[in-house]
Amino acid sequence: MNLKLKQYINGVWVEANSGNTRDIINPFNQEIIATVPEGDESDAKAAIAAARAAFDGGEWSSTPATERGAIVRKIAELIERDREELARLESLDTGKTVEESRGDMDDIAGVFRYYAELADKDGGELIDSPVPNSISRVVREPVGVCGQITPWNYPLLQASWKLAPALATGNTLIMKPSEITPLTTIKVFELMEEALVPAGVANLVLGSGTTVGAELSRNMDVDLISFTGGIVTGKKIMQAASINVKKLALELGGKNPNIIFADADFETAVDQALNGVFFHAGQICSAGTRLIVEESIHDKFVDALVERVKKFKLGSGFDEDTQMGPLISADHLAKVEKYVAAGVNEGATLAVGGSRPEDPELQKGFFYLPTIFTDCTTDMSVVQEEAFGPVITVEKFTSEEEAVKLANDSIYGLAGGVWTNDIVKAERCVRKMRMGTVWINDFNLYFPHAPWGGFKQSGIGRELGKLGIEEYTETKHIFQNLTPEPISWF
Ligand SMILES: NC(=O)c1ccc[n+]([C@@H]2O[C@H](COP(=O)([O-])OP(=O)(O)OC[C@H]3O[C@@H](n4cnc5c(N)ncnc54)[C@H](O)[C@@H]3O)[C@@H](O)[C@H]2O)c1
Ligand SMILES: C[N+](C)(C)CC=O
Repeated sequence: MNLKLKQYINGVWVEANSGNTRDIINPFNQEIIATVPEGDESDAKAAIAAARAAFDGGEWSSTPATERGAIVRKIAELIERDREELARLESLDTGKTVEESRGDMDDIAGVFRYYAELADKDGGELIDSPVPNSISRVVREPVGVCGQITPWNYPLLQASWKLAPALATGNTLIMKPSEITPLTTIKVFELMEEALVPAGVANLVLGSGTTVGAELSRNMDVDLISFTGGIVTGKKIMQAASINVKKLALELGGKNPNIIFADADFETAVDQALNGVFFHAGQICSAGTRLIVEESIHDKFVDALVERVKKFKLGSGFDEDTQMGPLISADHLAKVEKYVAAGVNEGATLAVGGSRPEDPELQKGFFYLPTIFTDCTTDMSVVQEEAFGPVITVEKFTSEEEAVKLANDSIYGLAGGVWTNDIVKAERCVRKMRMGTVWINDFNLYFPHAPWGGFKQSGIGRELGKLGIEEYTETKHIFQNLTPEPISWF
């Protein structure tokens, strides 16, 4: 299989201006699965010009919100129709299990449906004006031309959180998916064309971050940049976006604590602690990689984790019994290896894993064994830095205050969890935890209705929920004097 795919600019499927291409690799066996155009600054500029003209033409932003909502709903229906094809494509591209990709596709269709419903629900607000004989109202209008940049771990899911609200509110956009996982995003642009999104409204440019992404971030004709990815890139984008004071939405990394109290249901906490990290081989922004375990159950808890981890089945995402697929790339595998080596050097104890698997069947893929470090302290880089791989660090605590203090000891503030049967204690903890999402007796759950985003250096703004659509609007106050007359001051 070697799909030949294109970019989508101003309603036309095109090659890159330069004629350059990039091979897309299956991380399970390094086979080429697709060849796509490798766009650069000139392709990005063409797409920005198309999006600018489409926005300034006013046709899309003045289309009744109900009609825009109907188009967004149609996209959801088409995703549901092509669910299996999309799920298989996502698994080929990322290595995640097909079962997981099917779940992603359901979530993605749900996001388009959610924003389709919200499209015509904000009719503005009437203010009780303090000025006699006047009308004061607040309306929300689209921001304009939106640059959207996504990562490789949840390629289409992260794209859907940006595409659906931007379209529903009448913006025009240029999407740049990760250069290593563009396949499902390309496919959804085909579906958006089928759903009759007008030419120029939604544009797709493929290519690297330093060319296409940087152009979107600094271009004066882009009004908003919405980025999901790593903290280092996020800071560069923030700097570039200052050139014309673009609206900015940043969904960055996490180093997420998961606090386990001794009174939690033991088996459930073990099971969910594993799920909270090793799903998609730990390549999840909200993975609960920092386990913070009450001292009285620490040893028993670690033993239970290790026993289960040793039985994990690594393999192809297309095999039904596979629990964990490969990492995304050779570069990323090297990064995880470096991170684990740093943990060993800093004095953490390797309880399990810590290397590539020896299974001959896995040698062509970018596999890494599920890994658990114990004897960890917050000053270690393994506890502070995002590995974005299948690695858990375990810290101990003896009091509730200490647990919360450890949990908050991070530059990140994306997500965190608390496991206990004492609901009052749980409430006390989560109110003190400095994170955008906190779970009590759960982990890694998200749905379209609730906002998602980070405190501290995990980001700016929110996706999903009502806040996720507000990101794509400007607020305008309209004041009308019903009995104008001279003021006679001058
Ligand atoms: N907060 C969230 O919801 C969330 C969700 C998914 C992933 N993430 C984070 O994403 C990261 C992993 O993804 P990644 O490795 O693809 O991140 P990354 O920052 O390397 O790349 C993300 C995107 O940015 C582009 N990019 C790179 N350099 C750029 C530049 N100078 N200007 C503009 N764009 C540029 C890339 O091409 C890619 O499309 C992790 O840190 C993870 O936590 C966060
Ligand atoms: C936001 N989420 C959890 C879907 C993917 C994070 O990497």
